[in-house]
Amino acid sequence: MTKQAAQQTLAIDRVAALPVSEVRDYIALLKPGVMSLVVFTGAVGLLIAPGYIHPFLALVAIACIAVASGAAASINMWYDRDIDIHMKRTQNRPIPAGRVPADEALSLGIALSIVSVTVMAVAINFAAAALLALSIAFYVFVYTMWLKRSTPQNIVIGGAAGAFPPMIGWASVTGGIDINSIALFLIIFMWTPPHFWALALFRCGDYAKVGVPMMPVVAGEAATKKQMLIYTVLLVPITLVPVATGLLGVFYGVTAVLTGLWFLRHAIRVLRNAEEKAPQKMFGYSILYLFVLFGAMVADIWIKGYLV
Ligand code: HEM
Ligand SMILES: CC(C)=CCC/C(C)=C/CC/C(C)=C/COP(=O)(O)OP(=O)(O)O
Repeated sequence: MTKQAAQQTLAIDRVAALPVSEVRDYIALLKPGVMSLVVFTGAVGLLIAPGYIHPFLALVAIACIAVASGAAASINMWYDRDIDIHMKRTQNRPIPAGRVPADEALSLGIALSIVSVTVMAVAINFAAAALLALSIAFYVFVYTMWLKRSTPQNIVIGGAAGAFPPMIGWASVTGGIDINSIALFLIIFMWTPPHFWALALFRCGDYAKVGVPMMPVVAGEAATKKQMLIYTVLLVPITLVPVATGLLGVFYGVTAVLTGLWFLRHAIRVLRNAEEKAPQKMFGYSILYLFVLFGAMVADIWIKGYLV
């Protein structure tokens, strides 16, 4: 960090103590948009896992995933306040905009982390609590504090944090891990690079400005687009693993192939520079894709249950 940037960071810490923070600022710290998909994939892991969990405990487990995701996001916002203030997309966040004091975001993140992991351990089981703690630690320490500012592979490795929620939901029911929950993990793991690099392609300038070595900044646009295509090609067969294991059936299989081919089409259009807004469109589709894919998993199980 330059001396000027460091002074600006100190200034945020001081100025932030002045204005009255509103509830919506604290909600923004939890990155509710990202949380919605994290909760959705976690809930799907819980719903399709074999076994029984009392509906109240299911809600408790899902709430713990939501709170942990928000906790990790709040600590991420605290740590990244020095760079967020310089990026257009992030400069209006509660800390850089001076609406929430930085140390409050840190305290909130730590408190929510402890609460979510403890409740998961006491009310659900040890495996789910351990995976929850691991995903918080991965996002905060491995991704945010270590890899994000040091390697263009940051989101490939660090992205594992966001891939844990369905495994956590699954473990809440079964108390363990198996090939199907690993498949759910791998789906999100392979999805993350095309999801994020699509955004990084049109936000490249922002990251370059603050010295974050995102792939398009370091390797260039063409190399990033090739890698996005590779991950998308790998993703489609992985989405079919739950069909191969017999967990899911035809409805999910057909949905996975069709939505996967459409994702591939986006990746090819991005690679070929088919239109200026191709990366924006691929980023938007990536989110819809994951919602539909995981939604189809639950629908498949319901359809099977109805037919039997
Ligand atoms: C290291 C991995 C990831 C990175 C670096 C990343 C990065 C981002 C960024 C920068 C945005 C734009 C947010 C904004 O406009 O301020 C975004 C949006 C989004 N991401 Fe990701 N993401 C990752 C993984 C995930 C995962 C695992 C999920 C959920 C399963 C997810 C769900 C979403 C959703 C739903 C949005 C749109 C909502 C929003 O903009 O707030 N992301 N992501
Ligand atoms: C259960 C649990 C703890 C889940 C949380 C894991 C999770 C949602 C990880 C996703 C990672 C993510 C949204 C990174 C955003 O990148 P960034 O922080 O670099 O983005 P920014 O530039 O917008 O700050």
